[in-house]
Formats: sequence, C-alpha cells, structure tokens
Amino acid sequence: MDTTLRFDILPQDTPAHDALRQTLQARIDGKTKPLGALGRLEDLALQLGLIQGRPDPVARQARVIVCAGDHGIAHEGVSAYPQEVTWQMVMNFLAGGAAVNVLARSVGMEVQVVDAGVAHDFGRIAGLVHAKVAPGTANSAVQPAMTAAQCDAALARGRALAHQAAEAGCQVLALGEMGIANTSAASLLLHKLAGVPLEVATGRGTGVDDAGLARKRAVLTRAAARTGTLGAFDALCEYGGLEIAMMAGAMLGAAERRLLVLVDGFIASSALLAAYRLAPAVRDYAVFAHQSAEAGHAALLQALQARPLLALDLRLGEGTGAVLAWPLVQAAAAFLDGMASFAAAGVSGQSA
Ligand SMILES: Cc1cc2ncn([C@H]3O[C@H](COP(=O)(O)O)[C@@H](O)[C@H]3O)c2cc1C
Ligand SMILES: O=C(O)c1cccnc1
Repeated sequence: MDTTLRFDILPQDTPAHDALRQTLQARIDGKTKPLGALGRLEDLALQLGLIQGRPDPVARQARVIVCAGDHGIAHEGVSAYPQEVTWQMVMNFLAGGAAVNVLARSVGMEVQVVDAGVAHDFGRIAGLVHAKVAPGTANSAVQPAMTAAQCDAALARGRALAHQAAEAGCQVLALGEMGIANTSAASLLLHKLAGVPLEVATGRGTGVDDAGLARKRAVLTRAAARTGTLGAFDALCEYGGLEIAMMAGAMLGAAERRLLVLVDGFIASSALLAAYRLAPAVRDYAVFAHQSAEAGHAALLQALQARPLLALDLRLGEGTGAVLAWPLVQAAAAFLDGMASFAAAGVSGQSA
C-alpha cells in the first residue's frame, strides 16, 4: 500500500541550483577569513541559500511543533514511565514548563503543541492544536498500529501544520514529539526501513533497567516478526506513531514550502527516515541538529548519511536538540549577510 498524498518537493540537483551553488560558494569564499575557516557554518549557509533559492537567505523566524501521541505497545511494559505521562506532559508544554519550552524561549523560538493522537480527552483546551487522529495507536506487537486512512490523516495534518508555519513567516521548522513508548516505534522503523538489527536499534529510552531492556527487545522482536520487508508507508502503518507520521508529514510539507527542517533526536530522525523514503528530496531540506545519547541514533544517522551539528548527550526528544541548533542557522545567515568581503574591506586575499 502507499499513501494517497503526493508531495511536491523541489529537488536541488537542477542546473539553476548548480548556478546558485557557485554564486553562494563565491560569496562565502569572498568573506574575510581563510578559505573554509567557518567550517560547518559555511555548509549551513550554502544549504539555506539553496533551500530558499537565493544568494542572500534569511533566518528570522522559527517554530518548533511538538506532536504528541500514544502507543498501544506501551501496554507491553517497554517504557520506564506510564502512558499517562504523555497527556500530563502536554499540559506541561501548554503551561510553558517543559524543557522544550524553556530552551525554545532561550533561543527565541515559538512552540506549537499538537495532539496528534493522545489517549486522553483534552476537551476544548486553549493553546492546544487539536489534530487527534485516534486516541493512541493499537499495540503493534500484535496488530498494525494504525490503518492506512489514519496514517494518511496524520501525514496530511502534519503537512498542513508546516504549510501554516510557512504562511506565518517561518523560514525554519523544528519538529519534536512526546509519546510514551515512542522509542519502541522508532526502533522498529529503523529496523524495518534501514535493516538495522534490533539489538543495535533498541535502546533504553526513558531509562529502562537491564531487565526492562531485555523485555523491550523481546517485545520488539515479536512485533518485527509479524511482518516482512516493508515500504515506508506500510512501516508507519504497522509500527506507528501517530506523532511520528505527523512529524514526517510536517517535514515533507516544510520542504514543499522551502523551509529548512531542524531534525531532533532518535524519534524525529525516524520520522525523517520514513519521510525520506516517501520523497527523497526532503533530505536536502534537513539539518540534523544533534546526536542523541539513545542507542540506535548513531545507526539511524548513518543510514541517512547525516552528520549532526551538536553532541550534548541529550536523550529527551520534545525537539530540545533541534531548537538548540536554531542559533547556528541564524549565525550562518548572519555571517553571509554581514561579514565584509576581501574586496570591500581592502584585505588581501590568498597569495598564489
Ligand atoms: C517526564 C518525561 C518527559 C519527556 N519528554 C520527552 N520524553 C521522551 O520519552 C519518551 C520516549 O521514551 P520511551 O520509549 O522510553 O517511553 C517520549 O515521550 C519522548 O518524547 C519524555 C519522557 C518522560 C518520562
Ligand atoms: O533522542 C530522542 O529523540 C529520545 C531519546 C530518548 C527518549 N526520548 C527521545
């Protein structure tokens, strides 16, 4: 089966992009510094320019969308915390007291909290984006996590949220998540989509002990054995995460609107992996913010040939790592805009 959605993402290997790449590289190289000396900030500036299709890209406004969803597989005892933490943390996000709120505030980023599929009735609570597809997924250890229609709905709602961010004036979109047991869903996606063995793909998530990790591995082995090789859409349906599918849709929708996508940790990277398999061009719009301490993230980054910007031993999700990379994107745009060129400053260039 496949998604009914078609994502219209401009690929970046056109002749127009080649010309712009040369223009951007010349601008970067003309700045008053030894060639290449701003390192990965130079790569970021180049990527931002290519994404926006202009030699003078801007990074003024950014949003983090935190998608929350519950997981039937939580009932197998794969997390160190109970399922109700998901909705309780949604309340915490709305009150502004979670890690992602504080970090986003510190870097001037707006937070949008979305109910993608939490197993709780929030009523008409203010500030929450009500995009609930279902009150949690089914238990993927015994049956598909969601139907094709549910997966399509999650992708479509994520895409619409990204388009809204673009209309609100954002150039950059970060995706975060909350969902007890979603490291299990992400590990299963990594295993099915990139062929990474479950022993490598499975980690401690919120901090299960050795016995908990053994139980988690056994549950995931049982879940994985239900199916054979899967495409991206079927893998999302089988192993879910309504919030993971919604993040994938948002990443694809952001790329459609030529926004730079800040990818958070293990869970968000699994959403990008699925999105990439649905529409490979999305990869050019992605910046991998950080390397999570969650086991499996290294293999996931490797599968995407991604080199994250930061390594802070975070293992939280919520978009915490992604928001911390926003100042680096701003710095890249700032040096490209504000640094003097050799010509303008009267500084001698490279000899011979
Ligand atoms: C209080 C609390 C806040 C969180 N914020 C993010 N997560 C993170 O932990 C969960 C995934 O780990 P696992 O698969 O082991 O359940 C997700 O909700 C993720 O966002 C949290 C977890 C907890 C307990
Ligand atoms: O890296 C992540 O996204 C992560 C790691 C552990 C728990 N929750 C999320």
